[in-house]
Amino acid sequence: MALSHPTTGLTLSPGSRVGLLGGSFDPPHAGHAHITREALKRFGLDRVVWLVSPGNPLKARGPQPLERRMAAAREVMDDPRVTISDAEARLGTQATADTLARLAAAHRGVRFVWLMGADNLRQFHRWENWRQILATVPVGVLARPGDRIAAQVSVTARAFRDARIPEEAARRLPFADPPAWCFVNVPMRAQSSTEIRARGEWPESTAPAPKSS
Ligand SMILES: Nc1ncnc2c1ncn2[C@@H]1O[C@H](COP(=O)(O)OP(=O)(O)OP(=O)(O)O)[C@@H](O)[C@H]1O
Ligand SMILES: O=C(O)c1ccc[n+]([C@@H]2O[C@H](COP(=O)([O-])O)[C@@H](O)[C@H]2O)c1
Repeated sequence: MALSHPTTGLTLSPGSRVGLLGGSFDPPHAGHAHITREALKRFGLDRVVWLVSPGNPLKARGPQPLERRMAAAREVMDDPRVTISDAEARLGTQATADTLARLAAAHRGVRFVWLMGADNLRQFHRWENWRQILATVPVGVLARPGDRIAAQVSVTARAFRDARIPEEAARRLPFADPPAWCFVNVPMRAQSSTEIRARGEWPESTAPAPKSS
C-alpha cells in the first residue's frame, strides 16, 4: 500500500496527473465541487487535491479555523478522486509559488496542474512570484460568471499569450512543459463563499489575516 508523504500528508503516484485547487473554502460550496468534476474531465486528471489555505495572502481578514473548513469541505466533496488537504499548513507555506515549489520537490514525477476560477486569472499578476508559478506548473482556468471575458484579456493572459493551449486540446495540459495554461468554458455556476456568508449561512470571520512565514 502506498504511504503518505511525511511532510505533505499526501499519497500521490509518480506519473499521475494531479490538479491542485487552492482556496479559502470559507465556506466550501457546490461551485467548488462543480469545477473539480469539470477539471477532472476536461484536463483528463487522475486526482484533484483541495489545498485548504491557511489564508489568502491578498485578503484583509483571515478565514474560519482550518479544521472547520476541512470538515465542511469533506461534506461538500465526497469523491474518491478528490483529497481534502491541509498541506499548506503542514508545510508552513501561504504563497502559492512557495507551496508549488515544496510540493514539486516532495512529489517528484507527479504531473501537477494548478487549477483556479477565472476571477483568479484576472488578478493573477498581483500574486507573489506569479511568473514563477507559471514557470513551475501548467495552469488550468475554469470559467466563472462575471469573469469569463475579463480573465482572457487580463495582464497574465496577454503576457503569456503564446503559452495558451487551445480549449480543444485541454487534455494535453498535464503533459505540457510550463509555461502553459488553458481556459475551459465549462457550464458556469454562480455560487460564491462571499454570497453564502452574506446570507448568514456561514459566519464571517473576525480573525486577522494570517502572517506569511
Ligand atoms: N462558482 C465558481 N465558479 C468557478 N470557480 C470558482 C467558483 N467558486 C470558486 N471558484 C474558484 O475556486 C477557488 C477557491 O475559491 P474560494 O475558496 O475563494 O471561493 P470563493 O467563492 O471565490 O470565495 P470568496 O467569495 O470568499 O472569494 C478559486 O480559484 C475560485 O476562483
Ligand atoms: O500566492 C499568492 O500571492 C496568492 C494570492 C492570492 C491567492 N492565492 C491562492 O489562490 C487560491 C485561491 O484563493 P481564494 O482566497 O480566492 O480561495 C488559494 O490557494 C490562495 O492561497 C495565492
